[in-house]
Amino acid sequence: MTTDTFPPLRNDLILRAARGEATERAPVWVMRQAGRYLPEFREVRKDHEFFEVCRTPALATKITLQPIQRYTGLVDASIIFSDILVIPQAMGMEVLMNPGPQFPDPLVTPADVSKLREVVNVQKELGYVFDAITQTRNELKGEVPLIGFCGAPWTLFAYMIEGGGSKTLQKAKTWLFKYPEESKALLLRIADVCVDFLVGQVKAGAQLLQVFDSWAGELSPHDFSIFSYPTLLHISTSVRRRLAAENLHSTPIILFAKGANHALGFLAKNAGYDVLGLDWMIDPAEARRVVGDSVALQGNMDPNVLYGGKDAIEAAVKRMSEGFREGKGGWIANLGHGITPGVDPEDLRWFFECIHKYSHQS
Ligand SMILES: Cc1c2[nH]c(c1CCC(=O)O)Cc1[nH]c(c(CCC(=O)O)c1C)Cc1[nH]c(c(CCC(=O)O)c1C)Cc1[nH]c(c(C)c1CCC(=O)O)C2
Repeated sequence: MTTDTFPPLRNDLILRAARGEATERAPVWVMRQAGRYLPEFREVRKDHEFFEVCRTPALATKITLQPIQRYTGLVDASIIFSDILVIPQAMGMEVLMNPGPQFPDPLVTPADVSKLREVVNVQKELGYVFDAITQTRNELKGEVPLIGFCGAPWTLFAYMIEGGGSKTLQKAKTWLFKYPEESKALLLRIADVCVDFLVGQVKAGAQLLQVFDSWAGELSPHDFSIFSYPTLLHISTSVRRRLAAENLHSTPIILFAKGANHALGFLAKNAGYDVLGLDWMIDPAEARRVVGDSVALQGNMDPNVLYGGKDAIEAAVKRMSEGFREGKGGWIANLGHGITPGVDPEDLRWFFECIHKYSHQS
């Protein structure tokens, strides 16, 4: 084990829950917790483009810390401010954000893969994320752990081919079904970059990792097992092997495969992740029954409950807490997807307070 030089950690609740311990209360954070619902975030964004913020460690650090400062003592993890689309950029693609992601030159046919960098030097291309992580770890002063992340290969592949968001993923699916071998090869190429990127984030100071497969639910169970699952397994095994080989702490890894609840039992047994993130389409107690006590669970309140007012939030948190506490195993409280821009920050505060109140282990 390496001993690092960062300030000592004062709140390890999320690390214990991720390792499967039933904690005295559930640790809580929310996806996109540093985002547009915060006036202090919008203030920084007035003067800086989205990817400029990602590429400037001082700005990324400042924004990562915003929810930690606003909700001191209520939130149990920070997540580095960045985006899943920095990997396509590192592979040589141009990505704009206006206001959603847009690729001026997406991959149209497999011949376009030759436009990607053959060898991706992650340190060179994404060293700014590593610098932001190191700076954030220092400025957190051990208050809460710092989460690093990447997009899953299938979700990134879909963006690289669609050229942005899409309702049907028709272009990405054309690739899967017309060029399955070329698709698998590209998916594995992306996965290798993910591995380097995640290992680099741990070296830089990330204490937990999350892989976002936001579009997993667009695939049938069969296609998920053919096109996404092998890359997710490749990432978990390779990251763990590399961390062990380099004598680094074995960091818990969270997989958020949105919409792939059909695969929960299989993923719990086989995918090699410590925590499975859940969207809100599955009942907490049912999810716990399906996975047994082999993994911790994270989630899963519908983010739109935050628009329902304090009573609705309290009732949903109480119900969710009872569900997750039915079985054994760790639980990290979160939303079932990212918080959206219209939420009143005081309603998020209330969500955190309700988690503190209702998630106690009896
Ligand atoms: C699919 C995806 C993306 N990015 C991400 C995903 C996976 C999670 C998910 O499914 O939501 C992940 C992401 N994006 C961002 C983070 C930072 C950490 C966090 O607070 O969670 C993380 C973890 C910042 C961001 N990434 C983005 C913003 C808002 C952009 C802005 O400031 O104008 C933030 C705070 C932009 C972004 N980035 C992306 C989209 C589709 C958009 C635009 C639409 C939207 O805002 O939801 C791609």
